[in-house]
This record gives sequence, C-alpha cells and structure tokens, in this order.
Amino acid sequence: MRLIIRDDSAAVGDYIANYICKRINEFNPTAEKPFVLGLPTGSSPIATYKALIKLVKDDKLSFKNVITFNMDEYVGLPRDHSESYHTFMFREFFSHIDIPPSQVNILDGNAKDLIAECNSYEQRIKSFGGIELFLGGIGEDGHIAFNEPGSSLASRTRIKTLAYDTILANARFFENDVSKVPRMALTVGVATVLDSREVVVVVTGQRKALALSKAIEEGVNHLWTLSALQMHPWALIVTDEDATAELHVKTVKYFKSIERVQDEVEARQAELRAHGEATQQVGSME
Ligand SMILES: N[C@@H]1[C@@H](O)[C@H](O)[C@@H](COP(=O)(O)O)O[C@@H]1O
Repeated sequence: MRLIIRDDSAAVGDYIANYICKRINEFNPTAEKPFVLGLPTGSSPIATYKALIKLVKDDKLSFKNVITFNMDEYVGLPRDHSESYHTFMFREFFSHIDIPPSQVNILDGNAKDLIAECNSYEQRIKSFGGIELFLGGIGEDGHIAFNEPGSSLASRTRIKTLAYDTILANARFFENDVSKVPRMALTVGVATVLDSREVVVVVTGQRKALALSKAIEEGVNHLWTLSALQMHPWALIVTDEDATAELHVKTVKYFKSIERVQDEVEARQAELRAHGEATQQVGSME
C-alpha cells in the first residue's frame, strides 16, 4: 500500500485527478476496450471531480470510452431527490464531462427486486472484464462504500442497513434532520472493491483521522473495513495533513520517505530515457 500526503483537500483532489488522468491515457481506451472506473460520492471526492472536469475542459482527458460504476445508493430515495447519489453524480461530475450517460452505472435503490438489482450489478461489472481502478472514500467509522463496521470482508454487492453513526454523519445532507436520512443502502461489497485491479482512496479532514490510523496501522479487521485494503496488491490512499492527526510520526515519516525515494527513482529513469539508455519500467506496487 502507498500513502500520499498532501497539504489540503484541494491538493489531494489535484493529485488523484492527475493520477486517474495518467492511468486512463496510458490505458488508451477504445469503444471495444473501455476503461472501467469505480466512483464514490461524499464531500471528499468533490475536489477530485472538480480537477477531473478541468482536465476534460483543457482537452487533456476524455471519458468517451470510460464506463463508470458507482459504489452505492440509498434505498427508497427518489432518483431525482437532491441527495440521491444519482443526482449527486450528475450535479458534481457527469454533467460537466463528455461521458455518454449510457456508460454510467449506478445502483437503483428503487428497484422492485433489490437483491436482483445487486446481483445484476455484479454481473454487469464482470461483463466489462472487471473494474480497472476503483476510487473510494471512507466514512468516519472507516467504512468503504457503505460497508459498515462488521461487514464481511468477502461481501459482494448487497442491501446494507446503515450504522447509526453514519445516519448521524449524513444528516447534514438532509437539513440536519436524522429522521430524513434513509436507513438502508445498496452497496458494492468489500470483495467487489478488492477485485478491482487498482484501488485509490481519498481520505481528508480530521474527522477521518482515527479511521485512517485503524486501517493502516492495525491489522485487517471487519470493524474498519478500509483495512481490507492491506490485502490488495495495488492500493493507494491519498490524504491531507488533517487526516494524519492520529498516525504515529514514524508512519508519516515512512510513507513520506517512500514517496521521496520513488520520485528520485522516476527522475533518474527520466534522465536515462532522455539519454536514450534502456530502462526498466518503474512504479511501486506494494
Ligand atoms: N456511502 C458514502 C461513502 O461512500 C463515503 O465515502 C462517505 C464519506 O463521505 P464524506 O466524504 O462526505 O465524508 O459517505 C457515505 O457514507
């Protein structure tokens, strides 16, 4: 796992957007071989979405051959409700980029048969050859998507009852009225996220500091489902300084030093390439 620390959430958003841009452009997607991208909602990824929109507007990135799968959606909230994840995604991202709406996949929390909806979502992901890169966010209790504490680390897309802490945290989007927050959601499972070839998680703000330390400094544990990322061969967490508040100083120093050494290796490789010398591909997958 790699941990990248930036000063604030805007810098985190820029870093992740440039990272995703590089991945999509290197993949060189076509209609026959689209790039499959998993996406989250929440306030944390908004800076990333803003930076991605700018890259599209500057002609540095296109979503024409990208297929997206969102992580989760509330159950029973009308699709056009201002706080549904459908509305959120189009308001904050999809309406501002060149993705054909037919390539957007979001769970239908109003489906007549919710179990069938979850199963067909997993099938749809498989039909595209799996997810290339899953971008995720976390809740204060360390949940990824809506995989609340106690979720099976082998879980797949399913119906999930929300933890009371999450309902309280999300009340800010429902006029601070806890009774208006849906009690259930459809969510991809922890195993669905782990199946993707690469996982990138945005963790910003002091509210997430405890979850971050539990997830990366302690063992894999279903009470902090983000910790399952320790089992993934290609995981990256991008965080701001505020969210590192509960980490040991030595943890922060360690990950900063890894980034510094990686930068040095890449600079050296670029220098060698400039001189026409054969080089090996660099890039750390820990
Ligand atoms: N289901 C979503 C999560 O996928 C998201 O990561 C979390 C964090 O939201 P925020 O970024 O607003 O703190 O909110 C909800 O619980």
